[in-house]
Amino acid sequence: MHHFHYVGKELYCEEVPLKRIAAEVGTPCYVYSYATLTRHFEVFDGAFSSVPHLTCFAVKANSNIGVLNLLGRLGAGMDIVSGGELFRVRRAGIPAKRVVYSGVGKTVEEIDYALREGILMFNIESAEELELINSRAGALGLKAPVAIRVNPDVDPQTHPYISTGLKKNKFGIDVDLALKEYERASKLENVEIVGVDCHIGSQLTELAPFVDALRRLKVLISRLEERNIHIKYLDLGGGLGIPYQSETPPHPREYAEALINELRNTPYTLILEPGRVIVGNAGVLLTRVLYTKQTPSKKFLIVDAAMNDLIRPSLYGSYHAIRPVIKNDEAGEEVVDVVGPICESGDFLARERAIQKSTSGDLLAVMSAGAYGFTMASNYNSRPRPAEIMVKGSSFEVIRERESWEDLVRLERIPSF
Ligand SMILES: Cc1ncc(COP(=O)(O)O)c(C=O)c1O
Ligand SMILES: N[C@@H](CCCC[NH3+])C(=O)O
Repeated sequence: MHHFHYVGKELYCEEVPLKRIAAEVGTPCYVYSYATLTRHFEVFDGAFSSVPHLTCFAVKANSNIGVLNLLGRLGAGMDIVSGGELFRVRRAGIPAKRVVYSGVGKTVEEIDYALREGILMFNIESAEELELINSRAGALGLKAPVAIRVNPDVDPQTHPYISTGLKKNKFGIDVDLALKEYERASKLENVEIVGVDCHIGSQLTELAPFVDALRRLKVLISRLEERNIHIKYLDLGGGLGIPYQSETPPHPREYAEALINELRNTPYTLILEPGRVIVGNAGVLLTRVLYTKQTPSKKFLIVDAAMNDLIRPSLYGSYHAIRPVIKNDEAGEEVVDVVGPICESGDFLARERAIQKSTSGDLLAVMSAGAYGFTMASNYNSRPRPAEIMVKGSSFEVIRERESWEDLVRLERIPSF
């Protein structure tokens, strides 16, 4: 996080004062640090350097093609969940051979696109999907490289909305039923079994669930081997958490060590699908205070960013630190709700938060907003989505323009009747 730092009283991203970005680009906007993105990727990927592996960035966390292009140049593969994400990945210049494709609802159109592009592996999430991929590959005269996404039924001990590897979740195929599906797949003409996959949840702060899941996968893999089904790729998904407030997630090195320890003397190429840990703390949402409002019960800071720009606080009750862009030691702190202009009581970025006393016009940085920030943004209340900026050293560039009002209606038509 040290690429977002105070120089004197001013908050900078690398060598650029956030105030300058706000003045030139306006607010709200997302600001990403090139140096942090690079460091996070290199630390994570480097932690696995002792084993054959491919780090496939989870595109859903931040899908700006500028970000994808940077990670791709650092050697990243990509974990996608839609045709749209594949399109972005290809537009960012990343070879399809570095792409793994997860998701419970792949359509024919998406499957065909991924087959034609020649992705590395489909992570299959149901028996029907396996059938469909086999028949589409046959129709196109291709062979589909597949893994089955196994649901290992481990509790990731994270927010219930973002746990994915429990029996009750919609994801993957039950670990006990997976064997049968692999046997079925092994008899299909147009698929080639290349891997085993799982992903158990997001923002995990303990290693134990990862290790438990891996152990269950190992049992499955040895049963497969008994049946003469051999895999090349072992995809362990993403999910490593980051510090937003006081969390103490394992360091990527500890995470890698725990996994590699379990895999001693195995021949598999490890695939990892980290999202948040690469981009989360590489970005902030820059916003300006529009009004302050004292009510009989509390004080509100009404800012120009809202739940449509960053939905995590509203959706999960997530904590994002909020820092003043200009520190004022004399101002003191006060407890406020930081809210946006949207017509929902659930539209808040922070509640009952002690922050530096602010007045209208002040700039605030909502920290740790690089993951699941812009990608989950919407146009609710007909708010144009914010700009995205990448900073490198003393320069910065807009990597996504702010939407205009014209953009809001571009695809709409008034019907002839
Ligand atoms: C299949 C899959 N892979 C990878 C990820 C990335 O997760 P995270 O951002 O927590 O690393 C997700 C989202 O949780 C996912 O659903
Ligand atoms: N969007 C969620 C994480 C879900 C991950 C999707 N696989 C978040 O902001 O924390």
